[in-house]
Amino acid sequence: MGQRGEAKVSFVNILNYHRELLVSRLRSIQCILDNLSACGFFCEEDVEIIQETVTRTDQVRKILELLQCKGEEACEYFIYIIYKVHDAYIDLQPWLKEINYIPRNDVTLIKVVNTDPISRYCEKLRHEMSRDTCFIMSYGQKEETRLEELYIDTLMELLNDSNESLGFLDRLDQILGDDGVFNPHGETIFVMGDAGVGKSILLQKLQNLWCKKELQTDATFLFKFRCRMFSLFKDKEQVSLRDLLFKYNCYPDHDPDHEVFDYILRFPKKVIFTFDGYDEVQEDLDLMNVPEVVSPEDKAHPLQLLVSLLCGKLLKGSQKVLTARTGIEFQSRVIRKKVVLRGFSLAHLKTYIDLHFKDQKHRELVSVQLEANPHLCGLCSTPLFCWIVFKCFRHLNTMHDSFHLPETSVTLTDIFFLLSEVFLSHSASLALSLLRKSTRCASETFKGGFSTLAAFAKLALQGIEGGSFIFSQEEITACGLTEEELSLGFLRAIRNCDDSATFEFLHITLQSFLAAFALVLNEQAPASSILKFFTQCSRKRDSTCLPFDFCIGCSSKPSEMKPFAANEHFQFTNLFLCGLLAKSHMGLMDHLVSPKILKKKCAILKSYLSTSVKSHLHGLPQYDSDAGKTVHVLPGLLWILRCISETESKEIAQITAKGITAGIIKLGYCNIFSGDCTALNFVLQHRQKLLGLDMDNNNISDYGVKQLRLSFCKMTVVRFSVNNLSDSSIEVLAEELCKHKVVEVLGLYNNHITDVGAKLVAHIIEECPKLRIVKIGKNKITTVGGKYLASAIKKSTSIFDVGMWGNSISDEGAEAFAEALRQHPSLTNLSLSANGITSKGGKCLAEALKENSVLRIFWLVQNELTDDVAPYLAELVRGNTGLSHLWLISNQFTVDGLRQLAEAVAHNTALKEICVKGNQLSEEEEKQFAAEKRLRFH
Ligand SMILES: Nc1ncnc2c1ncn2[C@@H]1O[C@H](COP(=O)(O)OP(=O)(O)OP(=O)(O)O)[C@@H](O)[C@H]1O
Repeated sequence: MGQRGEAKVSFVNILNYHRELLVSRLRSIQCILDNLSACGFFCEEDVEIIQETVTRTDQVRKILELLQCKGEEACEYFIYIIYKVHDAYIDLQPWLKEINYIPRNDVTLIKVVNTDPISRYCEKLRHEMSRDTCFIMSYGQKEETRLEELYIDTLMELLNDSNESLGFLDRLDQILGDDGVFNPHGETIFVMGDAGVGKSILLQKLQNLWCKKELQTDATFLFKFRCRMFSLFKDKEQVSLRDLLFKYNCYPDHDPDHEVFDYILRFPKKVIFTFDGYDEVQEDLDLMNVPEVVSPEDKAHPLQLLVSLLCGKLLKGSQKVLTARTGIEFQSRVIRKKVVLRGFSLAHLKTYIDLHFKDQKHRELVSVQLEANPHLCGLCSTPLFCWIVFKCFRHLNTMHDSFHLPETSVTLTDIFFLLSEVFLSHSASLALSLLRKSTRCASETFKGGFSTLAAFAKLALQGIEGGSFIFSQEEITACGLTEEELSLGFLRAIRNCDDSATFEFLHITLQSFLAAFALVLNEQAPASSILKFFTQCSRKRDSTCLPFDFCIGCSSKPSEMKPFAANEHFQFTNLFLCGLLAKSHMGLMDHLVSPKILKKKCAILKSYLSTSVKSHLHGLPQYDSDAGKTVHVLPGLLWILRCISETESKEIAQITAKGITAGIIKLGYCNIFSGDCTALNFVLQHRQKLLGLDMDNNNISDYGVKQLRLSFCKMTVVRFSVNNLSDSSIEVLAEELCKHKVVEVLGLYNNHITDVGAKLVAHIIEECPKLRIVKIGKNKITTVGGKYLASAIKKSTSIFDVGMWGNSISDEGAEAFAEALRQHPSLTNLSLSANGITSKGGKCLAEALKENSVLRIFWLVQNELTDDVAPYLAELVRGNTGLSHLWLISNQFTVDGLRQLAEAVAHNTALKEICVKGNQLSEEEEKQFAAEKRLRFH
């Protein structure tokens, strides 16, 4: 057909032949009529005749009849309209394929205008969303930044069902793709991350890409929602799905037959939903037992609609991207894949500096200052904090020639102090005095802006207490805030669908900071009321950790409140309270609060924290592990550690360090980021005894390791597996561990260590006489690194367990390990699995092992061993008395090779099993071997 067709095709005949199909599938009749009449194929009368016909099918019949009378050209143009307005005639696209339609040149010269409601709605949605998503929020409402000027992809890690890493995404649009899908039946892509790590911005970018048609998807519609709006409805309020979609996005124009909604119902796969901030839903949806809505026509409470959409009961097949703070659980059976945002890497930080500072002088200054301060770098790995620091730097550097980023231990409170200082200095009265570049005096700024600060603090506290994060103009005025103060930057306006003005704090962490400020500033309430949110947190967490109710002056009636599903805003308020009452801020706070009251509040806080930490440590679960008595730290304690560090109180740090009675603390899967390592280091520095630290599966990154530098002198166990570490971390470890030589266990599995890092680990093995266990699997170590490690292991007389799984040391590396194994005195467990070892390397290993009676467990899983190596392994098996387990799963042995091994096993009673599953055997052959009970297949 079409221009390449040989014989002349009759379009009249085609329409005639496929008449019934067209009658049943053609919709969007108006668009057909508009185009046929615009091009003169139909006259006004034709259109009237068709419009007078009542049913859609009759209308189509009429159109086809008329077209056939008008002849070939009209029929061809009709098909061309269906071809051009693809979305509106989606049902007929397979038919076009079936008839092999390719438009001829002549017809393509005739214009087709898309007047279809679906396409028009799609355009409208794209247009409105593009307007809403092209700027990043900024302080000072006049100062906005374009998303594309400042957005960079951050670290996006894929997790499996059990929260184990599946690697990182390279680009944002992969988020909708198949990478990392562990549940193909689930439809919700769950994006997690800490406060300020960039979840909302990620969705904003996704929406913006969709608007610009730059997202790899064929979705016709994208609807965006903020989860917290679902909680704003009254209990009895009910809406329809149609209203929910259109009211909170935009309504279709000229759609008398509701074709848009009809299309959404018929093609849910063409719809993407983004739901931001599931943690902000003020109800526990799992517990709420929300009745599911199954019919799209039913009205229901918006929360019911939300749950039904997420679970696929409504619009099954639509794609959903849901974000939430880390730690928030969501029904795993509906999750398709999980992505956790890990913030900025060092490379991201460099790019972000370049984007942020146009001026080369500033770029260099910031880079140098950050490099000198790993803790600040750690905080800046959270994009929100990074943005605040950079904004403040730019502002204060312009105002005051000599402004530098804080040099020593900068805390989160310091960052929010800076931000508040910048906001307050925007105030007209203050700005006047600061117009001339002058020496910076933060206390003057705070004193000058005291009433403004107090009013914002009051508003923030009211919000935190009442579980409300959106403020009306009336509430703002009631706190004494003026129009001018509103534009300082603390608050930003939210566009409501009814165009009423409401506001929210720039970020909820800022609200927490200001709420903490209010607690400190309030001289009327009993001093003990500063602890009210600590009590909230412990109530939520665990009733056994509640020995402190007695000291709370005024109860905030938690049962009447509806806290967010997460209570992080309370935790942040507590954290900032500790920061504001820290010694380093006393000088400033003394200008704002009566020193007597301040002193009293400090004493109450310290007393609370020391009692709290004791009680927490006392209640922690302890168990005996291979490495000694281990205590498993709970997330609640992590927040206390953060608070202690923020108070900078050595006294409480000492109490904490002393209170850890176990030899090892386990902080696995606690979502620890680099900034937390400062808190840990602060406490651990006060510990006298040795201690093991198991922090596997967190996100401490290189900055975190640098922060822990002073604590390595007492660390017997260093477990930092799955923590995004590069060689620069290993440099710090090598320096410190080799200096103090107390380390016994080194876990570095699944990081980004290359041969450079492997050489440093080899150095640690050589230098640390107590080192027994080294796990360095799943890194980027090649033959070169493998040789360094093997040579170090050869010299060590303490090493006992080495895990090298998932590197690529290949045969040459295996040969080096063979040399190390020959007569090794201590190594009992070695994994060289998944290292690209062929039979050549296998032979060397088998030969060397003949001279070793110490190695008990040997892993050679997922290599490329063939039957060639079988005789050597068989000989080894016959003669070796030490080996108890040999793992040969997923190699390339056939029946012949395995038979030799099976016969050898029969001669060795010490060898408990050889596991050979996943080699080249048929099921039948596997069964036969298994029956003989010589080899294991599971
Ligand atoms: N990928 C990014 N590129 C550039 N800037 C970013 C990025 N991600 C976050 N930011 C900066 O950090 C700020 C906070 O990010 P965002 O609001 O998306 O965090 P969040 O994870 O949604 O936080 P919360 O859980 O508290 O809502 C943004 O306004 C922006 O200034």
